This record gives sequence, C-alpha cells and structure tokens, in this order.
Amino acid sequence: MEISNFETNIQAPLGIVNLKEDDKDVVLEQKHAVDWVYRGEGAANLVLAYTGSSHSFIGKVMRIPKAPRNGSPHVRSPTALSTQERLLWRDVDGIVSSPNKEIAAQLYVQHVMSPLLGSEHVDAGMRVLVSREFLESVEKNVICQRPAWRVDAAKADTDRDSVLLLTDHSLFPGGTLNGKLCVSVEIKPKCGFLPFSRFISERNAIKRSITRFRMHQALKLHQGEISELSEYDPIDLFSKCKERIDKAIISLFNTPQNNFRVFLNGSLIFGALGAGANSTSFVISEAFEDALKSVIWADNNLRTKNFLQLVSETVYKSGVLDRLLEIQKLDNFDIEGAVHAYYDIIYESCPVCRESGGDKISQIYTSLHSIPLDESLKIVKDYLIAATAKDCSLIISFRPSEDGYSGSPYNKIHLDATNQIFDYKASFIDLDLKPLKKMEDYYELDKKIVNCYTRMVEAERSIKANTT
Ligand SMILES: O=P(O)(O)O[C@@H]1[C@@H](OP(=O)(O)O)[C@H](OP(=O)(O)O)[C@H](O)[C@H](OP(=O)(O)O)[C@H]1OP(=O)(O)O
Ligand SMILES: Nc1ncnc2c1ncn2[C@@H]1O[C@H](COP(=O)(O)OP(=O)(O)OP(=O)(O)O)[C@@H](O)[C@H]1O
Ligand SMILES: [Zn+2]
Repeated sequence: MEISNFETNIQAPLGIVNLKEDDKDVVLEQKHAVDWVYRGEGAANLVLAYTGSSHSFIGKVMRIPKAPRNGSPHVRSPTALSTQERLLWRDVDGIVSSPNKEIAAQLYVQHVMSPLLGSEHVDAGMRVLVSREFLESVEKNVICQRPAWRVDAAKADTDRDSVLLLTDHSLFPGGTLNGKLCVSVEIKPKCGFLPFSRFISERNAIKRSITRFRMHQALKLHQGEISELSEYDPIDLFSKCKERIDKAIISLFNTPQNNFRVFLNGSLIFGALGAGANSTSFVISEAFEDALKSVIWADNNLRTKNFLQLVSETVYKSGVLDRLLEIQKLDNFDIEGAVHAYYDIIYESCPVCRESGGDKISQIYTSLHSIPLDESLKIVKDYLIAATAKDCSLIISFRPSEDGYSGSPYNKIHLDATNQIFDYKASFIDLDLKPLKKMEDYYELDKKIVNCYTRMVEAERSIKANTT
C-alpha cells in the first residue's frame, strides 16, 4: 500500500532517525491503521505488527507507549529527564537534550544497552511520525484483543507525534526462505543470580539463597496476580550447565506465566499475549504439539520435547545469556546498599538510615553517605542498568536451514533427535531505561517480597509441625 510523504518541521534529535521515503519523513495516518495488528503488550507499551505490503514496514513492529487511565499507578511523565537523571546519564550522547522520555530511552538503548549486550542482539529502532487519528484508530482496532485488566489500567497514548518502529523478531530477518517457516521463542528470564552484597541485612539473609523470582512468586500468589507458583528458577537458565538449562526450559513450558511464549510466523502458538498464562494443561500441550507439525520432523508426542531441546541447546551453545548475566551483576550493592546512594544524589536525607535509628549495624549504611557524589552516581547508574537487564526479554527465532552448514550468515544449530539444522538469531527486547524515582519502589518491593516469602515459609513450617 502507498504511504504518503509529508514535509514536516518536526526534527529528530541527535542520534535519532525518523523513517523517511524519498528523503521526506513518512507520516502514518488513519487510513494506514488497518495494516497494524495486535502483537502484545507489557505494563508500559502496546506492540503492533505490520500486515500490509509497504516495504518500509514489512518485518517491523510498532511500540506505542501507554497512558494510564484514571487511578492507575503507572504515571507517565511527558517531560524529559529530571535534573538528577540528566546528571546520572550525562555521558550518554544526546540524552541531556532529549525532548521527552521516549527519545531518551531510545538513546539509552543505542548508547548503553546495545554496546553492553552486543549490537547484533539489539535493535534500538527508528521513529516514525504518526497522526493522532492513526493512534486513535489502532487503539480502537486492537482493544478487543487486549487482556481486560490491561485495558482498564491503560490505553495507547494518542498524545504524541511519533512512535518506535522495531525489527519484528518473531519473523526471520529478510523473510522466510521459499515460504519456509520461522518459529520463535520469547523468554523473560528475570534475575539470574543470588545477590552477594555485604549491604544485605541479616533479617533479609534469605535473599542470598533463594532467587528474587522465586520469592516474588509468593507475593504474586498472595496478591492474586498468579494462580500457581512457577516451576521456573532463573538460576537454572543462567547456570551454563546443560542439564539445568533443560530443566529451566521444561519448567517455563509447564508454567509459562509472562516468562515464555512461542510464535509461528508471527502468530502466537504458546503462552498468552499481553499477559501471563496459566499452567500448561493437557489440552494446551496437545494443541502446541500439533502446531509444531510443520517445524519439527518428529512423531506425535515427540515434537514438543524436541522443540524444547532445540531451545535449550541454543541457549547453552550460544552463550547469549552469559553477557546478560554480567550486566545484571552490575547490581553489586543490592537495593539495600544502592538506596542510600540514591538519597544522596537527590539531595534528600535518607529515610532508611533515619528509621534504623543509628544502631551499630546501620553504620555500614552511614558509610555510604560519605562517599563522593561521583561514586554515588555510579552505584545508582549501575543499579538501573542492571534493572533493565533483569526485566528485558530474549527472542530466539529459528528457521530450517536451506543450505546445511554453509551459505547463510546466521548461526546454526543441529537438533540431533530429528537431524535438522536451523538458522537462528537471538535478540533482546524491552531494554527500557528505568526512571530514577523507581529506586524508592524497588526498596519497598524488596522488603515486601522478603516479608511475604518468609511468612509463607513459616506458615508451611507450622502446618507441617501440626500434622506430624
Ligand atoms: O519488579 P518486577 O520484577 O516485578 O518487574 C516488573 C515486571 O513484572 P514481572 O515480575 O516481570 O511480571 C513488569 O511486567 P508485567 O507488567 O508484570 O508484565 C514490568 O516489566 C515492570 O517494568 P516497567 O514498570 O514496565 O518498566 C517491571 O518492573 P521493574 O522492576 O523492571 O522496574
Ligand atoms: N521487536 C519485537 N519483535 C517481536 N515481538 C515484540 C517486539 N517487541 C515487543 N514484542 C512483543 O510485544 C510484547 C510487549 O513488548 P514489551 O515487552 O516491549 O512491552 P513493555 O510494556 O515494555 O513490557 P514490560 O511490562 O516488561 O515493561 C513482548 O512481550 C513481545 O511479545
Ligand atoms: Zn541511608
């Protein structure tokens, strides 16, 4: 379909590229909305996939920031970074002068996360200009596919003139060969290590032996966010040990929540769009086994097993999570240490130290308040980069290889059980810059998670004692 070009006086800031055709900015209008379909969403963004025939958009998704409806806690600030955030990220090219948070976030992906993760695994995207009517129209078109609770919480923010255009990682780059298929798996791995900081207080010592993800499950269950505890433990997925990675992938399949999805040529075949999925039932697993027919050449009842093996083997051999883990480990003070540095950089007296009443243990925290500002800035900056790495997702897309081990520039993986060779590509998505203000929420949530988990363990212990 034809996309009209408009001369426009909206300038893209330094380092940010607007989509252009014939040297003019492309502007999407109401009539183009029909080509965009619902692909998914998280707390902050609505993601749409392109189904039209314009070469500029084939193989792309559009990421539209959401605006909260009344009463939602997810408040969007339309202004750019705060003074302290500008100080924190001042080394990032162009970020200090970025006109809004979305542009700042894009520069952050480009200049911070991409170099850390490897540019071959990251697409920072480009901006495309959109009219309000386009945004209103796509918002209306996809509303019935969105989870009801997401609709209640927020809507597409129609009050902006550009959105982000990204590579659609659920399709193979350059399309599928000779109509062959692309199967892709999306994993939200969460934090893959046990914290080791000396700033973790004795009463929270449990954090050193149980992963944040597993403890958070207890809180999510208690708050009714999930109906069953996940079998998954990130520590297995990041272990670099094949057997433990196998275990993690099988657990993700059994209890996918919002941590595991599979797409076939861009259509969801496993997991839930825009939300978490319940534990995998017999009916769901049968349907998935069937959906894999065209991808895995194995007898019925063996396709899922072989597919999960393919995923596990790829995670193991590619080492793609090793780098992610190193970035997550930039959080080496833990929130119990980093929160003190945070209050120093926002020039507020530290409520955490105030509440602990100057006891002996709290001296270790007081020491954090006497370090130079640059060191405090580094602690918080590293903490926030690690927070991005703990919340992003990995998409691995597979395509049956046309030419065995030669030819295409993509990585190859051999599935021994079926003697199939696949090209694969691994990409990270959702590498958003976390707002500085979130440090306060992180500290509160950390306390809540530990308390809830501790109470759950105690309750289990007393039930056990009463029944024996
Ligand atoms: O705090 P967590 O670990 O629950 O992570 C939040 C995620 O929850 P999860 O536990 O993965 O379901 C949460 O995901 P959902 O909305 O639950 O799908 C968001 O990713 C949130 O990030 P942001 O506020 O959109 O920037 C995430 O917040 P951050 O902690 O990454 O800031
Ligand atoms: N580049 C992409 N290619 C394919 N699918 C994508 C891409 N980006 C996002 N998606 C899909 O859209 C969903 C939501 O995207 P994303 O995670 O960026 O939203 P978010 O609101 O930032 O999430 P969060 O709640 O974690 O902050 C993803 O789970 C994924 O299924
Ligand atoms: Zn303090």
